[in-house]
Amino acid sequence: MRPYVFVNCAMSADGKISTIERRQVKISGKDDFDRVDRIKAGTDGIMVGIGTVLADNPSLTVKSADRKAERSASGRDENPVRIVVDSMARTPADADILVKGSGRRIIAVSAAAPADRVNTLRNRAEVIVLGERSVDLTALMDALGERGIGRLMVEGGGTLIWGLFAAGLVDEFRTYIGSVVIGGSAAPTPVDGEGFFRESDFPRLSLKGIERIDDGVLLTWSVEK
Ligand SMILES: NC(=O)c1ccc[n+]([C@@H]2O[C@H](COP(=O)([O-])OP(=O)(O)OC[C@H]3O[C@@H](n4cnc5c(N)ncnc54)[C@H](O)[C@@H]3O)[C@@H](O)[C@H]2O)c1
Ligand SMILES: Nc1nc(=O)c(N)c(NC[C@H](O)[C@H](O)[C@H](O)COP(=O)(O)O)[nH]1
Repeated sequence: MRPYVFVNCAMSADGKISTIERRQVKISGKDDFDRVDRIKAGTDGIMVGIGTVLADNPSLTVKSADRKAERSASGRDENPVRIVVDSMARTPADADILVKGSGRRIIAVSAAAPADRVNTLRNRAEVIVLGERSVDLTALMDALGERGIGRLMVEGGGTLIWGLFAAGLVDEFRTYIGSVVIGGSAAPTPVDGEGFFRESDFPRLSLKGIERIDDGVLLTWSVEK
């Protein structure tokens, strides 16, 4: 069975998730980062695209000692399984996601990924090859389900989130809107990629929650199937 997939991302008041140079910016405040840590601690897996690894070098670890202890006490790893979608196996061998914290890592690559880079990554993570030139996200979800991942959090970026929406794989979409303006017509947004052309293809959402956090607002949408 495929995991329940929820996307969580933070955008500026003008709908950007980073600067035009793809430089990471703090959009969330302290309470929102704590919320992110709480939901991360409650998931089986957490996924990002290679663009996010190269831009932000996230570790995707659970930060709170209490939450890590709680996970360990229930027989789980301190961190959810960390997953990178990386068609050409560009994840650096010293990326924080590979070297920081304990727990499993999965790197999903395509058949076009150079063998030497794939072999290097195999020393640090489970590498799954799916798709010809880009990763087949539907097959990846099936593979994650087979590995026992029931709840999957996706942190971005916009290209990966687009791919997931385009494949009809998103169940829930959570956007935190922070009190900052970033601007730039080419700055990344929560959903980038090619975009949908026909209105009939737009994923339809249903608003499930509105919450004020820090000086911004969290919107929780479910995706109608
Ligand atoms: N504010 C936030 O919440 C937040 C969260 C994460 C990332 N970001 C920002 O997002 C930016 C990075 O986003 P991005 O769009 O460049 O990269 P991304 O993280 O979305 O990764 C995209 C990559 O995923 C891989 N991929 C493989 N198969 C795919 C498929 N079928 N569909 C889609 N992608 C596939 C490709 O190699 C592609 O280049 C950075 O600037 C980062 O700071 C912001
Ligand atoms: N929720 C959220 N608010 C933000 O303001 C912001 N810039 C991100 N960005 C996501 C980023 O790509 C990383 O996922 C996190 O920063 C976690 O990374 P760490 O585990 O702390 O290394 N996410």
